Amino acid sequence: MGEHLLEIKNLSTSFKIKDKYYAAVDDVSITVNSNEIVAIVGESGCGKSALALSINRLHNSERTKMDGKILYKGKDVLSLSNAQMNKYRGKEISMIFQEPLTALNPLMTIGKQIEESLSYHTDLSKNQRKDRACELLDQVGIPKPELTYKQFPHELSGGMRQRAMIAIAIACNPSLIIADEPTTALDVTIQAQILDLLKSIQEANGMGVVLITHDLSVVAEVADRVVVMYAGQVIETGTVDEIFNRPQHPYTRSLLNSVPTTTSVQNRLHVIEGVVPSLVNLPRKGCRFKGRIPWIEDGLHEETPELHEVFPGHHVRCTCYKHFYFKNAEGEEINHDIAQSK
Ligand SMILES: Nc1ncnc2c1ncn2[C@@H]1O[C@H](COP(=O)(O)OP(=O)(O)OP(=O)(O)O)[C@@H](O)[C@H]1O
Repeated sequence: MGEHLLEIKNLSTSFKIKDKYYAAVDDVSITVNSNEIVAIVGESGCGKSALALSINRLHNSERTKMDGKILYKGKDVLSLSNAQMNKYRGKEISMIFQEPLTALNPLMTIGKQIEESLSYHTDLSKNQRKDRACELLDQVGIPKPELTYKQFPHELSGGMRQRAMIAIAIACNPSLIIADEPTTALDVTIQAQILDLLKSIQEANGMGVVLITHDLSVVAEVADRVVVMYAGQVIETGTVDEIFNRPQHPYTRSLLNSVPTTTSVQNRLHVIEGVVPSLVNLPRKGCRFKGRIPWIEDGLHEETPELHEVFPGHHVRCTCYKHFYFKNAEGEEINHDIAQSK
């Protein structure tokens, strides 16, 4: 198999809290190919953003330690100097953030913000940069590119701002886009439009996309592969079809059962009790999900949970998945799986 566009190998990203380092991303290995959307999913606090920011080395280096490898086109971005890294950001690897109003500069017009990246990474003349900026605004579906070119972020609607941010992200034809909750701040119809736009640009340019989201409907709509994270670790990974039709890990099954469907709304949604532990309190030994499924006996978890290939290309951490069942409020076993009850 050829080289991956992005290959993250045993990455740990640790933050300094009161003079000690705690891993928010713990020994994570994933790959992303060109022309592929890989979704990273999980509840709030499971390490998705910490992972996304690691790829572009956007963490505060004085309070963050990164171990492992982040190979982009075969080159380890962790070994690059800051100057070399600046050449990568925007040119090779771009980011799209959740809230464009905070990610965009409020004092600069949209046109100037697109041109900033073009003047840093290309030799285009002033006029060429303006033409390219308007062309990009047109490409992302902004109806009057020349007008928006001169507007400030606050003059645009949320959806238009997100389109402008996508225009900035793709200005220099990057091979990899990291989109961190790109539609979370938008209302549902606009969300769908932005996802369609992202998917069509990804297909047209053959880019790889890392899509960070907690929203499984977003994943089902656009992703090719899914990486489920829990408490800093990858706990399940596979194609979208595999994860949605044959979820194995109790956490993935619980996440899928938390999504409203016509049948689940009638039968009450399944709720995962508890929360992702805080970074300082994260159990570092054994199955990290154990505390949230206390009805599964201790002995059924692995002491050092590994990722097991359960179907070709479909991996699950810890053997507890073989023994897991849902239970109702009375403690009785129930078959609650949406996937299984289809
Ligand atoms: N700079 C930081 N310093 C210390 N702890 C941090 C830092 N950034 C994140 N954390 C902690 O690391 C853990 C993972 O956070 P992260 O933001 O990656 O989660 P997430 O899955 O992206 O959640 P969300 O969907 O809410 O953004 C959390 O416990 C968080 O509090």
